Amino acid sequence: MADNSKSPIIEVSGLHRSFGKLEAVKDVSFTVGEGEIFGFLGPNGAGKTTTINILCTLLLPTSGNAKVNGYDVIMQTDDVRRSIGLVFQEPTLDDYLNAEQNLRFHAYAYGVPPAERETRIRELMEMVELWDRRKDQINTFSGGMKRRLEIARGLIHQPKVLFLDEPTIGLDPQTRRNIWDHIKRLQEQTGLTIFMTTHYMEEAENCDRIAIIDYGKIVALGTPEKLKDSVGGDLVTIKTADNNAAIAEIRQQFGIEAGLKDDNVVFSVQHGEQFLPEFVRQFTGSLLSVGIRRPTLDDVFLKHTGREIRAEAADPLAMIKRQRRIQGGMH
Ligand SMILES: Nc1ncnc2c1ncn2[C@@H]1O[C@H](COP(=O)(O)OP(=O)(O)OP(=O)(O)O)[C@@H](O)[C@H]1O
Repeated sequence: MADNSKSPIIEVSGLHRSFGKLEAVKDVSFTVGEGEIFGFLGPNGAGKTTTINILCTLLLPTSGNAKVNGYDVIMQTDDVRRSIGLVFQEPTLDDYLNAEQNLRFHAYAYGVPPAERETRIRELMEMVELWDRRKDQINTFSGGMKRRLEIARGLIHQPKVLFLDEPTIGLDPQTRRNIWDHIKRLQEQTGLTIFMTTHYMEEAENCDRIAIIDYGKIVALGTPEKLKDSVGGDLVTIKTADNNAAIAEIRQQFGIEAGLKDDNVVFSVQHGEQFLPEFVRQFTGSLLSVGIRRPTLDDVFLKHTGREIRAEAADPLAMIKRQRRIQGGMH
């Protein structure tokens, strides 16, 4: 967890970035405390990669400013780069080198002192459980192993902040959980600050705090628990013979505004487990089914944007567009 007594390790204020007429990032401001896992959550095209690229000095903002580890991302790029590790969405390992050589190459590039180089390579490879595979060529590695090695590589120069752009994209659920175990352990053992982007709601739950971003703007920011609490209690879903009559009765009897979703009546209440038995006793209409659940981050996204993130995350057109941009390189 973040140590609030220290000044933030990432400070972003009024950040804008346009590509021609398109405003990819609009007036984004936030801070990240040292040791935090901070997540940027949003659908494809929301502006997550653009923000991360600005913070990593790979892209200039159109306006606004940002500091990482106290250094300005426009004026002090070398200092920022020395302070950060970066794991991109797409693998950037050298397929023809073995695992250990990939790390060693990076250590040379970052000027890691020779006396420390081999110890660090071993420690990091042990941490991501790849020491036994150190002599194997990368093209024999699974997607999850490559991602773990990239995380180790991003840490070889002992950065203060590790940036992970969609660290588990394209991996199966079990491998995703495994990557998360490593990220959590890393935070616990080293106190490293981690800034990550994701469009997976269930992954964002692992972050200490998240910013939900949509169309370039932060629409909500807080701990996953606080954000879910802000939805307004537990979500009750009922099916009745006459939904409109049910909505009217719920308003009159309980003072609750219910709505219709997929032919169900839905409403939120505090302490749903206490409310529900009382509701079933008093309700005069005919109930066909009753369900209750705690809000999820999907509900938070829905509340703030009026849309669901899942459908968009899986939008094939958005995926194709993103792929084209990656292939086209960065500007
Ligand atoms: N180099 C570029 N040139 C033109 N438009 C761009 C460029 N990079 C990003 N964009 C546009 O800016 C918007 C934000 O893109 P960005 O990659 O930051 O989103 P994202 O949230 O990271 O989504 P994804 O995970 O799909 O990359 C999108 O509409 C995208 O098409």
